[in-house]
This record gives sequence, structure tokens and C-alpha cells, in this order.
Amino acid sequence: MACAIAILMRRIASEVCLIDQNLDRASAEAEDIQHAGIFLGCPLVTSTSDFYKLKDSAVVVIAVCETKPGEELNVKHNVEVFKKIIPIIAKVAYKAVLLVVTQPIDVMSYITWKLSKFPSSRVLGTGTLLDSSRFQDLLSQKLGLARTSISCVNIGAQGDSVSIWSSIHVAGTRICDINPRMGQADDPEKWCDISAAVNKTEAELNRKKGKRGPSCWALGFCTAEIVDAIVRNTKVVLPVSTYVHTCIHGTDKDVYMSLPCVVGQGGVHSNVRQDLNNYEKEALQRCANNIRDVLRECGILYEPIDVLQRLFGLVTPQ
Ligand SMILES: NC(=O)c1ccc[n+]([C@@H]2O[C@H](COP(=O)([O-])OP(=O)(O)OC[C@H]3O[C@@H](n4cnc5c(N)ncnc54)[C@H](O)[C@@H]3O)[C@@H](O)[C@H]2O)c1
Repeated sequence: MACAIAILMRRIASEVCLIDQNLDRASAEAEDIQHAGIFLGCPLVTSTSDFYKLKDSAVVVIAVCETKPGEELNVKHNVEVFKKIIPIIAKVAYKAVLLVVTQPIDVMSYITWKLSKFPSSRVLGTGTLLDSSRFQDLLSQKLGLARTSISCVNIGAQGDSVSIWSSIHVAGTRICDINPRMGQADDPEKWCDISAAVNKTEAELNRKKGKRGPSCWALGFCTAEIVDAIVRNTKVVLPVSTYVHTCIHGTDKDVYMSLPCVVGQGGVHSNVRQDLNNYEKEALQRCANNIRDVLRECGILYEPIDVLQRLFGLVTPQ
């Protein structure tokens, strides 16, 4: 719901259709929003449990989930749900961009790409845009600066992301030129605590929200930002989950994970190469390995884990 509300509040869609297997819930939510349509530019807000309503959609946001608040994320179950729904979505909304919100986002984005048989440019996940926003917020508090004055990004796996300290800048000045160990474990100023806090935020919020979790308002606004980029072809650079070819950004194997991408009409236009330091490259490779491990556990990838390579560091990031 957070995604739908954010999209409607930004007035970027003339029609939003809520699709849920729980038709009562979808129709009640749609009716509730429709009552305030006058304040939202009078969009059409509809509901159904029938995926055929997706015909002619520009963007399909996939946020299905059956995990109850407080329950462990069941990835294998999500994979089974996706095996049922993605082929139907791809058949009906064959021109759409598929935007994946279901966690774990990078894993589910990869699965959506495979099951939809769409070009990878038209399948993306909200990825580390949320992590990056949280990072920017915490940095702005610590530096005492407006968020808009801080350029920073988290990449890799959503919820286990890598803060790219080497590229953070304020008015063109790289802040790691002031403290080159910024973000690293041996930094006496312990800036790395901010990165750790970003990755703990989700669990902490869900714990505090308790039974009312896990709806995430910030995720809704991140989703709306990506939808806006697609429908208005803004070509904004956002860290989203995308197909990463072997060796791009130093990873040794293909994977879906978050990198800064140019997002516009049709999805991801390209990704932006970053000059990462060795510390960041290693952390990114660990993210890629973890994502691929989950894909293997779900029976999506079949190659064995090369334990020797991992143990002895034979895979050197480029
Ligand atoms: N950090 C993040 O990126 C982040 C944060 C919060 C939530 N999320 C993700 O957002 C998603 C949505 O969260 P929410 O709080 O709105 O969950 P929710 O439980 O309120 O809603 C999920 C809906 O999916 C529907 N559904 C399940 N299986 C379906 C199927 N086969 N066909 C149609 N509908 C189906 C359910 O009926 C339910 O209404 C979750 O997958 C969650 O993992 C991501």
C-alpha cells in the first residue's frame, strides 16, 4: 500500500490498479483511497484479483508477500509464488517494466527476470535506493548538513549493502580526502557505524512496529521515485537492482544487485561505473556471493560453490 499511496501522491499515474489475491482487501483499500481522489488529481484507483487487468500497464510493481509481521522471511515460498504469477504478468503486461519490491529484492529481481524472459533492462528492483536514502539521512544528521547537499550511495544487496565512502562528496569535495580511512573498520572516528546502522534499520523498525509491521513508508517513496523515472523518462541516476554482467564493478559472476543506474522509459538504460577501492570491491563481491548462494539454495542456480576459491581468495575483484 505504501507504494500505491506514494505513486498517487506524486500524481504520476492516471490509473493505479491494486491487484491482490485477497480481493476484499484490495477493493477496500482502493475504495478508501478513491474517496480522497479529489486531493490526488482524481486518478482512477481500481482493484482486482485478476492479473489480466495488467494489460497496457506501463509499470508493474510486484510487492506480493505472505509473511506475517514477525515471521521469518520465507524465500523459497516467495519463489514458488513468483513461479505462478510472473509468467502470467509477463504474458499480459508484455510491454511493461517490472519493478520488484518483494524481499529479498535482488534475488526476487533475478527470478523475475528469468521467469518473465524480458530483456534485463525491463526488470529491476528497488534495490539499495532505500539503503542509500537511509545512509544519506544518517550522514546528514552526523555532518549537520541538509540531505540534498550530500551525494552518497549504497550499492550491492538490499539490506546488506555497501556504503561507497570513497565517493561521498559535499559541494564537489570528497569527504574521504579529509579522512582516508572513513568507513573502514580501523577508522578511529568509527564512521563505519553509520553503514552498520543502515543495514540494521529494517529489523529495528519491524521490531518496533510489531504486529503492525512490516509496511515501510520510505520504501513506498523510493518505489514512486523509480516509477516516476520510468513514466517521465527522467534518466535520473538511482541505485536499483539490475542485471550485473560478469566483471562489471569487479564481480566475478553474473548476478542481480544494486548499482547506480540511469533509469528512464523502458527501465534501466545503463549503469554508471564507479571507481571503487579494494575494500569496497571485496564487500561488493561478498554481496554478489551471498545473493548467488540464496539463488542456489532456492534451486535457481545449479553450479557448486567454489569453496577453495572463496577460502584462498583466488577470485580477485577486477
Ligand atoms: N526494505 C525493503 O525493501 C522492504 C521493506 C518492507 C517491505 N518490503 C517488501 O514489500 C512487500 C510488501 O509488503 P507489505 O507490507 O505491503 O506486505 P502485505 O503483507 O501487507 O501485502 C502483501 C500482499 O500480497 C498479497 N499476495 C500474496 N500472494 C499473492 C499472490 N499469489 N497473488 C496476489 N497477491 C498475493 C497478500 O494477499 C497481501 O495482501 C513484501 O514482499 C516485503 O518483502 C520490502
